Amino acid sequence: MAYEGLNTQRRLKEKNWDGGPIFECGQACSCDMQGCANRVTQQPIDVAMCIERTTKGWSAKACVLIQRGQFVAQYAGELITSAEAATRLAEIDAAPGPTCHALLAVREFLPSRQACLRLNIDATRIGNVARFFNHSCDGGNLELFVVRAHGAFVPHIALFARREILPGEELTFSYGPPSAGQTTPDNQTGSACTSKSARVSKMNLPRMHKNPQRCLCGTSACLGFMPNSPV
Ligand SMILES: C[S@@+](CC[C@H](N)C(=O)[O-])C[C@H]1O[C@@H](n2cnc3c(N)ncnc32)[C@H](O)[C@@H]1O
Repeated sequence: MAYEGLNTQRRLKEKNWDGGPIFECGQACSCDMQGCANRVTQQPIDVAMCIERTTKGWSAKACVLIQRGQFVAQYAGELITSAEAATRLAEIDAAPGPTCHALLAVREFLPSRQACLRLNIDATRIGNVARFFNHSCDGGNLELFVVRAHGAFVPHIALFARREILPGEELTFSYGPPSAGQTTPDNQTGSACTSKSARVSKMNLPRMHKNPQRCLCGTSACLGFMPNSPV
């Protein structure tokens, strides 16, 4: 019998997302990848996108209409420890000139505000099209979810459309609040972390990053600096 997961696309269509994780079928289920409707984020990317040069470096744009609630892409990259993330950011800080990296730190908090998970995914050298999704202070048009596939030891990160996205629109999401910086455990997962009520926070620049980076999202909500830059 397939694992009973949540219907993510319906949740998003109903604007009923709460930062909680998505549960999908996985290797511990008897269903198969092609036939199971509860493996949305494990399917290949099915949205045509193009990559263009902008003031923010490279940016990804939709080439087709994307429906609200539609799965767009996993955030693929190297899964690294927080210590390795700190080392890599220190190297970026030390490098001369403008810096650009794609290290995403995602944290999950229980309703008690206790942190239960931290994932560091570095797409700077190895990744997929999601590494071209830039930050937008207004929340962007994509929403990030932690996905737990039944039987998988490590969750993965998936991005869905928060609203209908027109062809030509840049694909963006919020990298996190500008000053988030709580200390969280490194890959410390426990049974409580699988709670459906856990909440996600994310940031592209973990707190050890020293150089403030100007935000060029250009929205009316722009805060001037990228999330977690120590301004
Ligand atoms: C995940 S990558 C996105 C793709 C990136 N633009 C590139 O050329 O590879 C994150 C990096 O893009 C840049 N970036 C993303 N959003 C930005 C924004 N709103 N303003 C300025 N730079 C941004 C920053 O250099 C950040 O470290």
